[in-house]
Amino acid sequence: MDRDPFIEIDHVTFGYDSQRTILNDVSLVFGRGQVTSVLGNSGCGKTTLLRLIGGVHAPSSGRVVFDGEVINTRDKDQLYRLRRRLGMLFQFGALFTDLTVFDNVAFPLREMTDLPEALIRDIVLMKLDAVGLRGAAPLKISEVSGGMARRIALARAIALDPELIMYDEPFAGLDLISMGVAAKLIRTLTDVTGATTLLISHDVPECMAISDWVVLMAPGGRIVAQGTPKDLMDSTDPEVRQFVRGEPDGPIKFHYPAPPVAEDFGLGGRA
Ligand SMILES: Nc1ncnc2c1ncn2[C@@H]1O[C@H](COP(=O)(O)OP(=O)(O)OP(=O)(O)O)[C@@H](O)[C@H]1O
Repeated sequence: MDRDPFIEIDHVTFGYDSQRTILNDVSLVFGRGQVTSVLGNSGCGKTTLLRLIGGVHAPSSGRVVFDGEVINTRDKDQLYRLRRRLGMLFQFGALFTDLTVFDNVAFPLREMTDLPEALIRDIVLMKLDAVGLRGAAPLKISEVSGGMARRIALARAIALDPELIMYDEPFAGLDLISMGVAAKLIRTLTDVTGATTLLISHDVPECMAISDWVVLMAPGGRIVAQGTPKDLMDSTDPEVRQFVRGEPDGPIKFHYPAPPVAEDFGLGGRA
């Protein structure tokens, strides 16, 4: 598959402290205008990867390249410029509960632009329409459901027409129908806006359904496999099969490494 790089992770190593490396020599490409999902068990470093792309942290070695520009976290002007091109939707994307749906979506436009209010109104209604919630504009956030809140956060994330949209667990806590709606919406918005979309999630079927490219990550940022959803679904590698099919037994262990049970419960000397 043709993949024109929009984001490049080039031999990136990173740890929050010197004791523990979270990402170890990771190299990945996120294709322009594509939906790429990064799947992997809890704690393997997916959110950390998004933070590096957002310029929140700097890698200890390697480069993060944003549309051809190496991100330098010490260059505040560059970060400001690049972040304006980025829409980020965090897990349970925090909305202002005392504001209306309309004002939540208008917030980034009012903060970041000098657009006249009449134009802001049109943009907000257009974005709300894109997520199917134009009619909910006057409601307070406290009056909407969890699934609706997620779509409102999405409308807010696309308010400034970002070229890159990053979603951190967009399906967490949604029922199956809302999950399907959210997944389809992510795909549609990517196609309509041409934005590059990066998604991290545990929900394998949703990611498989809407992604152009899927990356399977393991602790340390080890890339177990990557490819089209079909490549991964057809894989005969036991680790990939276990993950994409949700099989309980396989190379990925259920238990976090621990001392033997007998040792932890003080049963060692009784035999
Ligand atoms: N700010 C931080 N300071 C120190 N350690 C952190 C920090 N944020 C995350 N970590 C650690 O880094 C590791 C990777 O975390 P990260 O959130 O990137 O994983 P993840 O794959 O996104 O997990 P999940 O799917 O559970 O969200 C974890 O062991 C976590 O405890």
